[in-house]
Amino acid sequence: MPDTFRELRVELGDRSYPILIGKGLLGSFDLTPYVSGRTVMIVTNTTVAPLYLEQARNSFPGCQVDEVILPDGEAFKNWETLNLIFDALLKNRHSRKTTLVALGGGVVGDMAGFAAACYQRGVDFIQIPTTLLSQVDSSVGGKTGINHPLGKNMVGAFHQPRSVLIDTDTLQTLPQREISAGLAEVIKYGLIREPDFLAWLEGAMASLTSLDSEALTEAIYRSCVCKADVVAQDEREEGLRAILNLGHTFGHAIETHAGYGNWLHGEAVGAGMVMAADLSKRLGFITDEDLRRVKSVIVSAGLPTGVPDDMTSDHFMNLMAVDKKNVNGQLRLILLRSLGDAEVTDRFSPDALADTLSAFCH
Ligand SMILES: NC(=O)c1ccc[n+]([C@@H]2O[C@H](COP(=O)([O-])OP(=O)(O)OC[C@H]3O[C@@H](n4cnc5c(N)ncnc54)[C@H](O)[C@@H]3O)[C@@H](O)[C@H]2O)c1
Ligand SMILES: O=C(O)C(=O)C[C@@H](O)[C@H](O)[C@H](O)COP(=O)(O)O
Ligand SMILES: [Zn+2]
Repeated sequence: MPDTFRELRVELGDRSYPILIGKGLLGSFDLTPYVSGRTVMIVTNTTVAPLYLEQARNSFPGCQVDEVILPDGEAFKNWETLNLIFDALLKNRHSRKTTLVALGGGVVGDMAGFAAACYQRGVDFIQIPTTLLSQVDSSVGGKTGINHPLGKNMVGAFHQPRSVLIDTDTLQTLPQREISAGLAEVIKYGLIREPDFLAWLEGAMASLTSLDSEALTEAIYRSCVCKADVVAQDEREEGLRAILNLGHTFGHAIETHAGYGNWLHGEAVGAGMVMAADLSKRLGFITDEDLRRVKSVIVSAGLPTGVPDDMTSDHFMNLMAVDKKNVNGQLRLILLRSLGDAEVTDRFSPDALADTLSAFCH
């Protein structure tokens, strides 16, 4: 067992769980204390399996370890792929005491978690996130699910993992574009709640994009602390948790419009956060200088600040009409009150929103 790793907890009463962060944990950290029976089903994909599956198996000594290897990509986050997990569980006669293990990025994590929430009405699962985005965000908090062609993450469940194991070494094989995508969610924490972290990120961005291990570990740790605290206060998004959706109302519209291809989730969220900041400025919440800072940190992370060429204001309005935060048909958005302070609100003028959309759409 490696002796240097950082640990924090998501405090949810009897469903509390640890997040373990460090180098070289995969395969050497014994995860059997988080396995209720003796069977494990590792859910991974065609890209991650050749890189990390054998190592992951070593984290479950003494267990029967089966695997299911899914096709790779956001476009496969759907019913058909989810069914492959149930097929594998039944073919291998996994019972209610089995533990699913998500080994991969957020797509694998969301699907494995949803399968765990549903299989035989609910079994345990463990998150082993291998992308920056999944290490700082999707592996923590228990949102699981799949996409629908008409809306992102529209079918799912809240189901918390038993533990989260983050091996920061896995980031060394991640393409640069995926590092940038992960940084969008990291920046999000700075913008919604952590002004000091935002300032730190502005200074550390070059180290982060060049995969400096110390800087990445710090960013992952601080992101997980922020997410764990928000989730502990509002597990089911009845209030506060919605701030984790900064940029997502616009971003999800972009992803759905793009057919869950071309645009990565983090890229869409990056552009969406600039749009949310633009609207916040039009409403007089933040200053021109604040908006400049938001754009600048997004650009420095290698993320887009514009929207797809073929997207119109009507596309946005139609896609945002099914957003899960809406109440009685009223759009609710996460806006910035200042850099480091966000709120969910339906109190914005439709004209200001229309102005933001026209400023971004062609
Ligand atoms: N549940 C939540 O709270 C939550 C939060 C944020 C995002 N999400 C969801 O997460 C998804 C995005 O996750 P993502 O950005 O991890 O994308 P992803 O899961 O598609 O992974 C990105 C790519 O990296 C590959 N990959 C994974 N690990 C690798 C490694 N170590 N080395 C090389 N390649 C590797 C994957 O196979 C994939 O091709 C979206 O579906 C989004 O909706 C969920
Ligand atoms: O954990 C949350 O809560 C989030 O909103 C985190 C987001 O980064 C993530 O993309 C999440 O999947 C969005 O959830 P949704 O409910 O808006 O689909
Ligand atoms: Zn997100």
